[in-house]
Amino acid sequence: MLTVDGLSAAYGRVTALREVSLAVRPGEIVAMLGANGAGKTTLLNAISGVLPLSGGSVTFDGRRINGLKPWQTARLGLAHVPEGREIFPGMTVEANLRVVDVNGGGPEFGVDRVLDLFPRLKERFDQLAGGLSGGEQQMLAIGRGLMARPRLLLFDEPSMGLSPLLARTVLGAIAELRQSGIASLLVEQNMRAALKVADRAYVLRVGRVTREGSAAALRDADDIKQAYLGL
Ligand SMILES: Nc1ncnc2c1ncn2[C@@H]1O[C@H](COP(=O)(O)OP(=O)(O)OP(=O)(O)O)[C@@H](O)[C@H]1O
Repeated sequence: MLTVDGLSAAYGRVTALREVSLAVRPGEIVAMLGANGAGKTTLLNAISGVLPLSGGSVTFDGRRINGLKPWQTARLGLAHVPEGREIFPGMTVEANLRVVDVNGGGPEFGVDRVLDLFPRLKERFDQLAGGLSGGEQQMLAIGRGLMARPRLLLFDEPSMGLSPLLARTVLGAIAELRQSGIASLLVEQNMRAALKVADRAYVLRVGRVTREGSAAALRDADDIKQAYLGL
């Protein structure tokens, strides 16, 4: 459903991504793994239209989407849950969810379903989003993404800054979404956690894809274990 082909992106004269290619098939969770500064955020921004490409193409359901703006890709069913979470701190949890007025054509995701997925948000429903803990804000950001009825979700480091328990809750919720037929591209520094929920994964190193395979194969690969999993 998503095909990225030879994508390059730059900040001025500094190239951040070099000819990155990847695919996400319907209903799949694909992880893009890489250290700090590898280019993961840049990749998601280039796919969702936040950042222009300097080369290559992005195709979503057979349609070329590079050059479209983020609000246009959202309408096509591509929701981006950014690293900074970008919730509205001065609005309640409820208002943050209800303000979303996009239909990406994916499964219907009303407020009730978001609260079923993240019961913690039910307890905070009338509170200002700015007062939520980091984990709760992450849940809210994901909930907002879901309200746009996406068919593909782009997650930027959803486990970042969370306790191991909350990180498991959030990644577990992402795994649950697969059952609704929603595909995910999951950018993570936390390889161990990401490889538990992903079907397939790629490794990004200094702007290039250096490895790809099934999550199970990457988990068992000696080079990955040594370089990234600390085994
Ligand atoms: N606005 C910017 N201007 C210039 N260079 C940038 C900018 N944003 C990112 N970069 C550079 O592009 C490269 C990729 O950054 P990016 O944020 O995509 O990496 P990342 O893998 O998401 O890392 P992190 O985990 O720290 O978010 C880095 O070398 C970074 O310094």
